[in-house]
Amino acid sequence: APAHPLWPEIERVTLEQLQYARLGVEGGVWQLFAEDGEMKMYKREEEVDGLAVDPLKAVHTVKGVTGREMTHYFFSPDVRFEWETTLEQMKVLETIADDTLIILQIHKRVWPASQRDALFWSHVRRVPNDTDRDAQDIWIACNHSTEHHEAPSNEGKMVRVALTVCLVCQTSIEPPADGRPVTRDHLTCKITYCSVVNPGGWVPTSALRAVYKREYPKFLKRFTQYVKDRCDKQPILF
Ligand SMILES: CC(C)(C)c1cc(CCc2ccccn2)cc(-c2ccc(S(=O)(=O)CCO)cc2)c1
Repeated sequence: APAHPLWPEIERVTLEQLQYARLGVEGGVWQLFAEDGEMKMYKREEEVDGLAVDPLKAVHTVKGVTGREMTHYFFSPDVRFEWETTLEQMKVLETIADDTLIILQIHKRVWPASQRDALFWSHVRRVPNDTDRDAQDIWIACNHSTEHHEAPSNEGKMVRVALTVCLVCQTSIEPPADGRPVTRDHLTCKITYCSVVNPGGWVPTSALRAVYKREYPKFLKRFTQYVKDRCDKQPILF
């Protein structure tokens, strides 16, 4: 593993997020707040210092792509502006490895909140499937807030959100009966997207919850459709 001071934290948080995502939405603590076809979005209403920091968990099933492809496009900074509509600026501050970056994102201002930025490490990895031998490996992309000397402290201009986000994908292949080659029609990708975002400065709780309700379903639908379109007619990346 690369010798970088953040590496132990990256390893720990990524594996913790994998377990958290795999817990599913049992236990009755998760409230279903949005549904669209295969996509189901759940939240828990929690406040930290009077700020709504509602953990979010979304599950979705997408045909025709693999978990490697889904997490690759989520991780890749080069394509982020193509699906992340709330972005104004983005800078890769450090490339720790080809699967690990430190990114500064400045988001568009969303009324009535003040403008926000996010500084986080971003990591993507394949996790061998230790339970089910003939299943595909699991892929996880994880974003977690961090510090960095190159990130401006904003001197009160901008509010910094604190986030932990993961996208966990499990691919399954329905092999064609007659031994013909596997095509995208035989692929199904089961996605779990988890996010906990502390909005930083104060935002009216009702306004923030309205933003969650509006933005998150839009984001996941747009992102997964983007990946399907990108992968269509391309060779499959397992
Ligand atoms: C709404 C709230 C949850 C507080 C929120 C506010 C803002 C700051 C900008 C913003 C957006 C929308 C509304 C208000 N402010 C950003 C984010 C956010 C950032 C990053 C990611 S990601 O999954 O890492 C994909 C890469 O961008 C997801 C969500 C969330």
